[in-house]
Amino acid sequence: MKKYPSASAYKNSRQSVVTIGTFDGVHIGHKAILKRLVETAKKENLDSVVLTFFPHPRMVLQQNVDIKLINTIEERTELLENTGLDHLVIHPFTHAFSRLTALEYVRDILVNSLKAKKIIIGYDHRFGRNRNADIEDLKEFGKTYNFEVEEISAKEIDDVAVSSTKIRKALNEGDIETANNYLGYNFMISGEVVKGKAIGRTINYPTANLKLKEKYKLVPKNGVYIVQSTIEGEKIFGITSIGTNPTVGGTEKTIETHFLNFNKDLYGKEIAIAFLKYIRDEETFDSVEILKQEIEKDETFAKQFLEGRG
Ligand SMILES: Cc1cc2nc3c(=O)[nH]c(=O)nc-3n(C[C@H](O)[C@H](O)[C@H](O)COP(=O)(O)O)c2cc1C
Ligand SMILES: Nc1ncnc2c1ncn2[C@@H]1O[C@H](COP(=O)(O)OP(=O)(O)O)[C@@H](O)[C@H]1O
Repeated sequence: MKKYPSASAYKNSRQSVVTIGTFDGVHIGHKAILKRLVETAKKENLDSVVLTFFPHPRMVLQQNVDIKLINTIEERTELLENTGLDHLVIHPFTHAFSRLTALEYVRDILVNSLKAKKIIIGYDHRFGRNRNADIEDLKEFGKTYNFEVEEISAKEIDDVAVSSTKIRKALNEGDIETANNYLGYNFMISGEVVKGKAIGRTINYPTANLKLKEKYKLVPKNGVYIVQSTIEGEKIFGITSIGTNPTVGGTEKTIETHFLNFNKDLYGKEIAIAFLKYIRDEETFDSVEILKQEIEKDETFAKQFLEGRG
């Protein structure tokens, strides 16, 4: 697993305003907080710092937990860096780190390493060993260590009505439109194109089979979707099937995309597909011939949808 430098490696010359969180998805609710962070930093002549953790705390603390995340750490990094912040600190979440007391964490990480002058944080944020300190404790520490705490209230969070949990639920139900609206961008997955059973080309629907890099990446519910990709700088569209391919006796889950009006070798290439729309559930058809007819219908549907978008 990729290693990131710890917070102590960051030596800010200036004092900072810090916000802390997992930020899975970097959705429109997160963006509102990040905008506030960046604006506060400018106004108060501070550096803006986001402190996030990797791996996800639940992956470390609960063994064998089957957690799926909206973003890989690479995606999360890119999304966060695009918000205009000064420093992104991806602190390694280890057992040792989880055992720091609230005082040690505040003193060593927030104050000494990140030079926090202000901390912008949700009303329900908890921290320190066993998560036993809360925002009131943080305000008390602020008196000792001379930083201010700016609380994001329950009402402010409720008004946005977006959460990573809601987005994961929408993706698990195939509700791409809701997920994309909450994210503020199109949900995507990426990976290397690998060999499949080579049946696709025999029915005139070759499909690029994606191998995910991270087992923690959330994959939308099994079914057929309209997707968009960029290959060698060119924007192309496709129809993606997620599932076990029961019609051809498959048992393993695959993610395969037939790109429209495209005919190139993709084996070994890294590609990303962004999900635009759900078409239908995966089905077991009586023959490969019927499967082919159904895929033709999916293709027609996708083309009409894409034309309709202009
Ligand atoms: C748009 C699309 C829809 C598909 N829908 C189904 C389906 O409903 N049921 C199914 O068993 N397989 C479905 N497939 C998967 C095909 O079974 C699979 O692409 C074919 O077996 C080729 O596999 P290969 O890449 O291993 O050669 C679909 C594939 C595409 C591209
Ligand atoms: N329009 C296209 N969409 C997807 N893959 C294509 C397309 N045209 C050519 N290919 C190539 O064909 C391969 C898929 O062919 P297929 O017969 O389904 O084999 P496999 O079972 O190995 O995926 C892709 O990995 C890619 O290299």
